[in-house]
This record gives sequence, C-alpha cells and structure tokens, in this order.
Amino acid sequence: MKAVLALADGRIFKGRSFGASGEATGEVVFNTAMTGYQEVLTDPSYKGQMVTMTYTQIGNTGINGEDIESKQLYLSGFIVKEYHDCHSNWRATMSLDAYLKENGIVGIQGLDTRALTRHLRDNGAQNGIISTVDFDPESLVKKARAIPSMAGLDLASGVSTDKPYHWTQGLWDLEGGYPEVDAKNLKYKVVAYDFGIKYNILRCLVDAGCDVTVVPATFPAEEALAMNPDGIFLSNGPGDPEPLVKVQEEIRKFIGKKPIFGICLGHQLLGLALGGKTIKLKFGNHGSNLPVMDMETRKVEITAQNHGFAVDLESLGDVACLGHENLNDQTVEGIRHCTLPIYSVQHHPEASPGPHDSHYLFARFVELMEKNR
Ligand SMILES: NC(=O)CC[C@H](N)C(=O)O
Repeated sequence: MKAVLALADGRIFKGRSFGASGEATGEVVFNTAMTGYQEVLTDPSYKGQMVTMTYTQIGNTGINGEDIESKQLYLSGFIVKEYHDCHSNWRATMSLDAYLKENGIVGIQGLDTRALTRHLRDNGAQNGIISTVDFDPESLVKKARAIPSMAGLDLASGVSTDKPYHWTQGLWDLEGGYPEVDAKNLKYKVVAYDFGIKYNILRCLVDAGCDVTVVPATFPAEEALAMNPDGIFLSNGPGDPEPLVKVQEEIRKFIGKKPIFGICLGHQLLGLALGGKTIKLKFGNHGSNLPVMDMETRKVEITAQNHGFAVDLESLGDVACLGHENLNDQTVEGIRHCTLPIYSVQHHPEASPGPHDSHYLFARFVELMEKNR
C-alpha cells in the first residue's frame, strides 16, 4: 500500500506503508543507531515525534518480549528505508510490522531516508505527517503545519506513573534474563522522579546498589524527603522542559538537602531549577554513536542520546560548571554543581540501545550518596 510523508516546509517523500495504516503526525527527527529499534520504539521520550532510522535495514531481528524500555510504544510514526519482514533472531516472537500494527503505529518504508536526514539536518527537525489515505501534497502540508510546535509542550506529565512503585529488577544477562534483586542487598535509598523513565535506568540503579522508589512527576518534594532517601534521581522524558514549572519548583527544594543525579529531561529540569535556561536545538541528537568528553577525567565516551533541547551553560553563571561536552556540536552534555553533590548528563548512560561506556555515572551517583550519608 502507498504511503506519503509530508513535512511542514513542503517537502514530500513517497513510500510504502508498513505497520498500521491511517495518518500520524509529529516532529520528524532522525536516529543514527544501527541497532536497537525496539528500544527506540518504547522510549517514552519520543512521545510526539516520528523517528527516521538512518540505518538502512530495519526489522531483521524482529521483536522480542524483553528489549522494552517502557510498557508501550510512545512515538507516533516510524520511518525506514528498507523494512525486512523475514526476521531472524532466537529471541524474536513477532515481526516489527505486526508489532506496529498491534500498537496502532503508522510506518512508512521505501523512501530515501538519507535525503530526508540531510534535509532535516540542513533545515532543522520539523513537524510532518505520514498518510496512507490522503496523497494530496497541499492538504498534507496544511495538516503538517497545523501541528503544535514541540517547543512549549509539556508532554512529560502525560507519560509519568500515576502512583509510586518499588523497582527491584536488575540488568539483563544471557543466562538469567532480568534478575529480581532482593531489596535487602540494596544499600542506597533513591527516589526516582518519573517524567517518562526508561526501564534500563532503573535496572542500572538497582545494579549499582540502589533501592529505588519511582514517583510521579508531580510528587511533592516534602513527601519525597519524608522517605529519607540517600539521593534523588530525575529521569528522561518527552517534550520541552521549560513549561514544567511546578516540577522545577519541587526540584529546587532538594538542592542542598540531597545528592541529585539527572538524565536528559531530568538534566534539563535540574539546569532550570538551578536558575539556568534551556534552548531548542536545530535537529538535536538521537542515536547511539555520539562522542562526549567527561571534563573531569578528559576521557571520551561514545554515548546514546535522544534530545532536541539543551541546557545553556552561560545562563547558569557560577552555580554549575560543564561536566560533559558533546564533541560533535559542542553542546552542554552535562553539568556539575560547583559546591553541592549535584550533577546531570544530557546523554543516556543506561544506553538501551547503545554502548556501555557511560555506565560509570551510576557508580558516581552511589559514591556521592555514600559520601553524603
Ligand atoms: N530523552 C529525553 O529525556 C529528552 C529530553 C527532551 N524531551 C528533549 O528532547 O531534549
């Protein structure tokens, strides 16, 4: 079946449908990861976006019941060059096409994803529409232009948990799968704010020795402090961090009281809570092959990333300094409070998908909690 992708600036790409049919809208971004499409599909930070994979063959490893990063698919559309229906993987239980159909996610394949990526790189990420029912360019572009911009959108509140829960699952291994870890062996009590948290962050925290209670985005700081945690974790999540003013106010109440570690949206929210500003990037960073320097050790790590906004370092004055730097676009990849045990990173040390170079950041959080007990 025919499918068309139209961008708000008028560019049209013709392809074929896969996954669900119908219409889907969202901000079109590109992801440069060569593996891990299942983790991309289930990453809550993609809510409101349609993802183009730059790797050309997608679907080869099918879908399995384990490589999920949340309970559902959050992106609104999936764009690939060549979809492969005959998957081959010992863990696969279904095809990507069937998975997208089952979850109502509209996909398009067979278009020139290299041309699309170059277009987004040169002109910026922008809204778009995939349709298998309307092929009129004018009508499609009109629909794409009517979608609200990602800047200013609070999407995190909508994907957070309704009520607190306890997490005890550790990291996957070939022999045992995901282990359930006895809370008695977890020394550090962590309250993790869920703005759209990825499971592998929770698993990495457990592996580092944390007894994790996940709480909703709007959970009052007073209640979190009453739990007497050793540290506060701020998660990744979709949308613009700026409109989340109430969340920033709650985060401010932890400053000077508890060690804090933030990832991605959590990092941006921390920057705002410290009095800084965030900016929207031209096309952001989405992939699992992005070089970053840890300014403390000057070591370079290859990281997983998925963001369209970034913290503006200058706006933080002398409250915080540059903890990590993105070596591709020199954007702020992490900040460190000048005097308090508070730090955060823009990239994803939990990977999923991606290399494990940055796993040490969870151990660093544990070290900070140990020192400040
Ligand atoms: N992965 C994330 O947490 C993304 C943060 C934010 N939504 C951004 O696009 O910059």
